[in-house]
Amino acid sequence: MTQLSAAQTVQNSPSDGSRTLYGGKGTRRITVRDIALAKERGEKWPMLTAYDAMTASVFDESGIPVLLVGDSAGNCHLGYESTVPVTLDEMTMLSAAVVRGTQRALIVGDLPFGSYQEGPVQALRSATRLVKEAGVGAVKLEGGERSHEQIRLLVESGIPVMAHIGLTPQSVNAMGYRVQGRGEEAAQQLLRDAKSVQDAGAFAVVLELVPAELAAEVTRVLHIPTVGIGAGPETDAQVLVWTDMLGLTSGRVPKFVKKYADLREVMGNAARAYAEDVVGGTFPLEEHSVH
Ligand SMILES: Nc1nc(=O)c2c([nH]1)NC[C@@H]1CN(c3ccc(C(=O)N[C@@H](CCC(=O)O)C(=O)O)cc3)CN21
Ligand SMILES: CC(C)C(=O)C(=O)O
Ligand SMILES: [Mg+2]
Repeated sequence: MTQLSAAQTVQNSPSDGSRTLYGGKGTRRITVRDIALAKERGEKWPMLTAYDAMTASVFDESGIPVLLVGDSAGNCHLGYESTVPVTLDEMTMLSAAVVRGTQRALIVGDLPFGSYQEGPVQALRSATRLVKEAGVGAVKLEGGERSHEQIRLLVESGIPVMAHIGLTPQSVNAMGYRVQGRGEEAAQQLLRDAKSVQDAGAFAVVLELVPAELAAEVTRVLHIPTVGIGAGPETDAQVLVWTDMLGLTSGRVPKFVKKYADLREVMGNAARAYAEDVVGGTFPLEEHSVH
């Protein structure tokens, strides 16, 4: 399928036992250690969301090294207005499906609103469900300094944590969907949040909807990888919501999205063609029939 260049083939077997995240060989699950080593090599990597086994298998076979079972499933997959109503039961069910559909990608399960805000013990109880019942390799939660103790207990307990700062959509009722970190004071707060999650032991941090210059500075200052969404080109990794980048999301998509296909058009055309065949009697034909 994919033709690897000589340089990539060499990169595939670095002497430290790590491997190229994208374009690497083998089906061993990517680990958080592989991700730490990618930053040392200066390798950028892609992340996508996934909410079901079928979609996840397509991205896994395409070599996407990290898949996020995002609570964006709320608005993208389950028909809610936002991520706020999503429950831990729902995230556990969707995460288990994504794990079943994949062999190589590291699966990160999003902790939904209300499943970790009470404190570290609640966070550990919730994260443990995603690890034991769904089989995720890591969890993600929102918040910088305010989530420091939660991250610390999870990491001490052996659960890798991806942090998420900047725009934190679970707080939409308090902050709206606005750019974060604009102005000196807000920029300093974002830097404090970034250092706080790193100190707590997070293996990576999502920077959502922050000015590109600030995201670049955070990326230089931290030793853990930054994963940008609407955060410019200089973060170590990028993440997009899969239904946005493939043109399936109905209605408005954020301006930081690049649309790589128009599946809404493709699927709509196919559904209409099928309907016309049925109504017009041109499906099924003899070749689709049994006798
Ligand atoms: N479909 C989808 N895509 C996402 O990227 C996404 C979700 N859903 N749900 C969870 C969060 C919420 N996110 C959002 C939601 C709205 C904006 C938004 O309206 N942004 C404005 C910019 C606002 C400003 O300039 O302050 C935009 O036009 O992009 C951005 C990110 C990102 N995540
Ligand atoms: C946008 C990403 C980072 C996310 O948290 C989600 O998809 O839920
Ligand atoms: Mg999320």
